[in-house]
Amino acid sequence: MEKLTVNKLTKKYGQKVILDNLSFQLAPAKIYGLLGRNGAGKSTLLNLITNRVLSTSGEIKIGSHNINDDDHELGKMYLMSEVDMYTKRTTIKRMMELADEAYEHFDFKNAEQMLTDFKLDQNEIFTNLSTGQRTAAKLVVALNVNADYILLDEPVLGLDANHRELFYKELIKAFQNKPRTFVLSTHLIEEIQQLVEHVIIINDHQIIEDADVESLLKKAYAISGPAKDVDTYTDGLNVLYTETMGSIKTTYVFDGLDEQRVIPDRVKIDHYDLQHLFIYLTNGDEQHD
Ligand SMILES: Nc1ncnc2c1ncn2[C@@H]1O[C@H](COP(=O)(O)OP(=O)(O)OP(=O)(O)O)[C@@H](O)[C@H]1O
Repeated sequence: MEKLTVNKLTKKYGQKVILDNLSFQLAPAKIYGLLGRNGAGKSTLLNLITNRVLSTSGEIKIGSHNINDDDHELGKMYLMSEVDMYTKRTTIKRMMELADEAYEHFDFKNAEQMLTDFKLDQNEIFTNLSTGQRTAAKLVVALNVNADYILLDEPVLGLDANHRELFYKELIKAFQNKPRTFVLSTHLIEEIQQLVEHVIIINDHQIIEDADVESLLKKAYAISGPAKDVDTYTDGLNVLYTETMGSIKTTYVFDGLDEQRVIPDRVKIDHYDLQHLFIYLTNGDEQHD
């Protein structure tokens, strides 16, 4: 497997800039989270990577090969998207056969087990399924298709809590059995925090974070205590958000804390999670006191 490189990628619809000069890489055998608020351009990006939508400028390569109209390179990627492209006669069985015809070596055995677990019958017609069942059927295809890069756009859309758990377990199993790169574009950040190794966050048409989750969370500190002490301690640090309850202030910092910084007695330091980091990074001025 080779790296996928996105270089200076821009997408405009008419005069409207959707994605502005994005550059990043996807490494082999890694699970990524692609995060962004509604309308940030996540689906557009996944469609661009898989050549379903044409870019305005920039390039996408796997190794040294440009993916543009190169069926061999495009065959290394699979996109499970929100858009359903199946006809009114397509059964789940046929969906799996189509994936096998396009990518070869589809894992029918594991797919059948997953169908049983999701309580789906492979003779059912895809368009007759409920929203959650459609997602489950698409996941059965996506997790058993033979591709190096598996891009999952809204992979838990409509899934109930039990089936989301099942999907997360199946994803880990699929990854362990055959390490490949998965990209999950989802709003359920809390649920994927443990699952994804690296996140790419899009905001205001650009990438604002492209980093391992561990390294991001290392800088996510909630510092609370008497307002004056908290302000003294956090002076000069990158503050994302503050809240005050009575005399207690909590300041959410996204920064390294150097050891020279003396912690006042009544100040408490905790970490906060990826979902909150995402909210504070992408909220603009909406939540600031
Ligand atoms: N074919 C199109 N023509 C014009 N604008 C489009 C088209 N497709 C998408 N857009 C616009 O591009 C922007 C990004 O849409 P996109 O679906 O990529 O966002 P998203 O991050 O996936 O959002 P969500 O989380 O709500 O699914 C939106 O403003 C959308 O209106």
